[in-house]
Amino acid sequence: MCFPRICRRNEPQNQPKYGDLMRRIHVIAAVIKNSDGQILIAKRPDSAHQGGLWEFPGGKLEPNESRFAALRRELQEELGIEAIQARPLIDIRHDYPDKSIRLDVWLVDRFSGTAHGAEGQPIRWVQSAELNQFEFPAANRPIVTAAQLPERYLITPDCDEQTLFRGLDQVRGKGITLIQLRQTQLQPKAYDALAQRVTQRYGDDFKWLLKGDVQPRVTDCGWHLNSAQLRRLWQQRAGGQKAQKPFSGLLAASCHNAEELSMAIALSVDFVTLSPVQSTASHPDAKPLGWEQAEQLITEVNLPVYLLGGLQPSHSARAFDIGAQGVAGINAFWPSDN
Ligand SMILES: Nc1nc2c([nH]c(=O)n2[C@@H]2O[C@H](COP(=O)(O)OP(=O)(O)OP(=O)(O)O)[C@@H](O)[C@H]2O)c(=O)[nH]1
Ligand SMILES: [Mg+2]
Repeated sequence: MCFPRICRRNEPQNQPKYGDLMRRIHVIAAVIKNSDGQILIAKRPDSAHQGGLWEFPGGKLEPNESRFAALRRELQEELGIEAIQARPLIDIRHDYPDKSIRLDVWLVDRFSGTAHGAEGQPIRWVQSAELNQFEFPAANRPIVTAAQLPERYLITPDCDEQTLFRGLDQVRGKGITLIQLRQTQLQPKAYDALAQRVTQRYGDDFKWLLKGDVQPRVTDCGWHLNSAQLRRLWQQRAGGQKAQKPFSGLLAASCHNAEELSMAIALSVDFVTLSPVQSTASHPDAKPLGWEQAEQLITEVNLPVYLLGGLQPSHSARAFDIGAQGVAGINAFWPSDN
């Protein structure tokens, strides 16, 4: 049997972080993945809080209960399964008008038993892309995104096209599914033409995010904003405080501090990179955040966060422990012999 790592966050964890008047209720919830990659969702009873909506199974932590013990108990009670392997996926804080919750969501990828609605609730196994067709409580938007995103985000190094294709051929089918096409040496026209060729060749293998001053002209690609573009769009947004997403596809932003993270939230981006966590050869003058500050910043945002800067795949476990979606990088994932 595999036990999860102990998380570094200090217990007890029901302490409100934002000075709430209402006590923040600590809820453990599970994104359960089966061997076909499907995810389990359940319908909340009509009479419950947020009744009639779909949810990720789980419930409130009991006094003095560890997070993993609570996860196991809830999955046993609600679905009749035993969680065998789990790790933190995303940790969010949400204020409903009538209650404040901390939704501490874990990814369960090994379990025993056959899940059934042990409390009479309807359950369904769905593909991650289908999650958007179901209605969840308002707090769940970042959870759905986190469930759909992988734990690694590859950023391509500047290189010629032949080298790029050779590297992509090598990482294909090896756990990389999300890629930012970064080619800083190319002018916009040449970059767009390359993006067309790359997506034609690898469209089904990877989800692409493109860089640029304007939203991608290549269909089905996401848009990754650098911090200057993030600021510009934030300044241009109409309607003051109201969140307005400036692009309907997958939208990401590069953030380096609390201010940029708050702009990303205001623009309703889907995920962010936070950098540099450690010193990195690609940005030698940037002062690293360090792990503690990265953790503090992640705790304040309800978004999937990829940590970036001087990291390796082996940093994933530490990234999960501080609430990150995973690790992003150029050198971390690009084949070294390419
Ligand atoms: N389990 C779960 N709760 C969620 C989700 N999203 C969300 O806002 N919540 C809220 O988190 C709280 C969790 O409550 P729960 O009703 O599952 O708690 P529980 O299993 O311990 O049941 P209980 O109400 O009988 O004590 C509710 O206020 C619920 O509205 C979700 O995806 N899963
Ligand atoms: Mg429950």
